[in-house]
Amino acid sequence: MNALLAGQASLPRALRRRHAVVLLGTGMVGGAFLRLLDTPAGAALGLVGAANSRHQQTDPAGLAERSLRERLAVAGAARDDAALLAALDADAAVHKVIIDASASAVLAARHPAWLARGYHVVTANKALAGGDLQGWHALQAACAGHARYGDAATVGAGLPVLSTLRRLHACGDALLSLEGVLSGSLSWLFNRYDGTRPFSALLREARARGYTEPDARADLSGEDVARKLLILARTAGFALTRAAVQVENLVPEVLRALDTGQFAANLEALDAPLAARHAAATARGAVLRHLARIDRHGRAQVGLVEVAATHPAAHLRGTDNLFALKTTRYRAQPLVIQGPGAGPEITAQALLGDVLALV
Ligand SMILES: NC(=O)C1=CN([C@@H]2O[C@H](COP(=O)(O)OP(=O)(O)OC[C@H]3O[C@@H](n4cnc5c(N)ncnc54)[C@H](OP(=O)(O)O)[C@@H]3O)[C@@H](O)[C@H]2O)C=CC1
Ligand SMILES: N[C@@H](CC=O)C(=O)O
Repeated sequence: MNALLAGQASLPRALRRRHAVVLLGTGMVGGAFLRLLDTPAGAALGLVGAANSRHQQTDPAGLAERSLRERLAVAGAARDDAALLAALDADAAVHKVIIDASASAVLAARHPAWLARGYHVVTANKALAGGDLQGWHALQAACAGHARYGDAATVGAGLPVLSTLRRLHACGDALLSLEGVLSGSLSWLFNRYDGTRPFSALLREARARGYTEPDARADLSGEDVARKLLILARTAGFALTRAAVQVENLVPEVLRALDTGQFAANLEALDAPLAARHAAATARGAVLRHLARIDRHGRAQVGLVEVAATHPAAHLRGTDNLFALKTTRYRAQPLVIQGPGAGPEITAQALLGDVLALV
């Protein structure tokens, strides 16, 4: 192996493999990313390490196994970032990339240090950019160096919304308001929920499809949407904090303190309150949609809203997200971005796209 690596290092830059990759998280999104590596688009990437929360693998033969994800679930070396970074260091690829497909705030807090050491970071994990402002500023400082931060998967699961906001911001086109549906799982749930099937049954299906967060309370509490709204607002130049966002929590008190397993076993506690909200909306000729809003003063809200059948959010399908941006130059008519906003495959594709965009 060392001879092989040394051989590659001695090749001219143009002939060297371009991307060496470490994957953190082999769940719904990480698993889909591993499958993408077996496609022609993923073939340019060399996986040199992979980890879940307990185990990791850096041995090339093990990494090549199709059952890598299943094997890591039961076996592997103990988790140790240093060994994963060493595997990246040992590779002669042009770009050394850490992909964070976890929801771990502990891992997210390490992104600035990894960037400062020259590793590119590509992430589906919103915990840093959507966390406290101090973390956001640390990230911006680390991004001023050579290493790049790929965050397309963090909002809209890869829809071109952050890239659009960045272009507008760079052109001096200020955000006046943003309104939309920022959660793929809540979009799917409320697009489907017509009172005939219990909400809890739909929620179980949404988790099985890979739309929800690892703990679906992160979606239902509005916190995952709040993180996305913070990322959008900060990208548009607002120094917004979580405390400034009004967030409606749809998780009944009785479910809030349970551990993840107990929560999953007691989802039926969601049914009666949401059935009542649905019946009240229907009686008024409206539908329920989960909306997020921010105005030019940075006033921000997230929650479940009754909208008329004519509202654009009433026409969404599947996991559609909707972003209606009003800016100084898109003022009369908003700039609208719409499309599927959750799911392992599209999210993994957003990660791959960010890796391949490294030049
Ligand atoms: N699902 C979607 O549609 C989208 C998801 N995302 C984001 O993608 C991320 C992953 O979501 P999803 O795949 O659904 O979640 P899963 O729960 O299915 O997977 C999370 C993975 O992260 C691993 N993990 C946790 N902590 C660590 C750690 N310290 N080191 C290495 N791995 C760790 C878990 O390990 P273990 O298996 O041991 O628990 C698991 O393999 C989340 O941040 C989510 O917000 C973003 C856009 C869309
Ligand atoms: N749980 C999230 C997944 C993507 O970030 C959502 O429902 O939108």
